[in-house]
This record gives sequence, structure tokens and C-alpha cells, in this order.
Amino acid sequence: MEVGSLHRLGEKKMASQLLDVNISKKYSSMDVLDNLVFSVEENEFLVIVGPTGCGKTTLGNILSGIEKPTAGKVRIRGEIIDPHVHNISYVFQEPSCIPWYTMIEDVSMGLEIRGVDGAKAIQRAKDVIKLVDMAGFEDYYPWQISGGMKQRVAIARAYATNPDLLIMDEPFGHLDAQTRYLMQIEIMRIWEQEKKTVVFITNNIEEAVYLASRIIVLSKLPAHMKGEYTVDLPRPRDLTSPEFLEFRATITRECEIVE
Ligand SMILES: Nc1ncnc2c1ncn2[C@@H]1O[C@H](COP(=O)(O)OP(=O)(O)OP(=O)(O)O)[C@@H](O)[C@H]1O
Repeated sequence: MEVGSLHRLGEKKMASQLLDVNISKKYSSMDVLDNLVFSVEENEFLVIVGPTGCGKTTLGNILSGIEKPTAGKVRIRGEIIDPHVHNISYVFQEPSCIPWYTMIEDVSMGLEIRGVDGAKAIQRAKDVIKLVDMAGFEDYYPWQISGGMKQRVAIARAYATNPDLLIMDEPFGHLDAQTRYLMQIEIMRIWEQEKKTVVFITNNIEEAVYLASRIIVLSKLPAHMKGEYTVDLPRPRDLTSPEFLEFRATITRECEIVE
């Protein structure tokens, strides 16, 4: 079958640009990221895939401003990214709920730290807990809910501050296959509703093709860009359709994983 739905970047005109990335990163003498140059559009769902240990988390940390590149810059709407200035949310692989906080306290705390007054913070926390389909669990503690539910709360916390950019680093990596699939459906529903820019890191190619508006494939260490694909399959995507399977096979080949 001809892969008519694949486009090398450049065939489609970019919409409004949010991030402009041009970076390299070394740890001591080890080259980790090798001259990565790409942009991220407003409201897109960009997925970064690459083999284990290739530097995906390092890239996420640099995009968020937590870590500095050794060379080059990340710009957000033209300004050098700074987590103290720009509103960036990060969802990690391990859900990081505070054990002695209820769900509503956990989500509202981040807002209060940012100066939102108590009543408004609670209301916004209720809204985003509802957004992730956790209404009714506001007064539960982390030890009373499942791993998937904790990750929903982490996503609620990430959306609560209405961020310019959401970075998700293998957020479903520790979940069982069925919960992972349900979470993929959920994250799509939320993304389509909220229209936030998401950079999603994964080494699961099926997940990448299911979620992405665009996929960037990284090479093994030191990571350089191997390919960039616009995914224009209709949503919700059918994991068993010939088009989906063809796309998955193409990305798998690009990652040099034998299917
Ligand atoms: N702070 C650090 N200091 C030194 N080396 C580091 C540091 N952080 C990461 N590394 C190294 O950089 C390389 C890339 O690590 P990174 O965690 O970014 O990869 P990854 O693609 O996210 O891995 P995985 O798929 O296993 O999550 C690894 O060799 C790692 O040991």
C-alpha cells in the first residue's frame, strides 16, 4: 500500500509557532542531543519517539527550561524559555501525589503557590478534576486510588494553571495495557477540548501513532532527528485499520525496530 498519509515535514505549511528549538546537550564528555532543530505549533500534539536511553527525558527537561542546553536555545513565542516566567506544566512517568493531601488539596496547591486565592483555586481544582473524569474523588488520598487515577490527577494538576505548554514524559509507561489504552483515549478527549500544546514523549510506537498530530523520531545516542511525520489519520484512530498499521510499520522501520 502506498503510504499516502505520510508527509515529510516541509510539505505542510506551519501554523502559528509556539516553540523554536535549536539545541545540543552534553553530560561531561558524553554527547546526548546532537543539534536538534525543530519547531512546535500552537495547539499541536507533538510526539517524540526514540529508543531507550537516547535522550528523550533530557530533551523534555530542556524544553521545560529545567535543564539548560550545552549549545543553542529553546524559544517560546520568541523569548528564551524560563520556567519562572513561562507557564509550562510537566507530567512525569511516576504520578507524584503528596501522600497527606487529598486530590482537591493536591491540585489546588499548585494554583495557590501561583497566587490564585483559596476559593478560586478550589473551584478551578474542582473543574479540572471533573475534566479528567475524577469528580467524586476530590476528598480521596493517593493511597485510596489506583495508579491510573493518580495519573489522571497529575494531568488535572498540569491543566489547572492553563499552561502555554504541556510536556508529558512517558506518562502512561507504568500502567497496564488496558488502563494505558483508556488513558490514551482520555488524553485525546482532553486535548481536543482544551486545545493546549502538548509535547508527549514515549517509546511506544502504537501510542505515538494513536495520539500524534506529528511525530519526531530520534536516533540512538547521541540523538539526532531521524524523521518527522505529520499524522493525518482521522480521529478517533482505529488501531486495527490498514492505514494505522501501515503508519505504525513505517515509524517502526524508522526507529530500526523489527516488527
Ligand atoms: N543529569 C545527568 N547527568 C549525566 N548523565 C545523564 C543525566 N541525565 C541523563 N543522563 C544520561 O543521558 C543519557 C540519556 O538519558 P535520558 O534519560 O534523557 O534518556 P531517555 O531516552 O529518556 O531514556 P528512557 O527511554 O530510558 O527513559 C543516558 O545515557 C543517561 O545516563
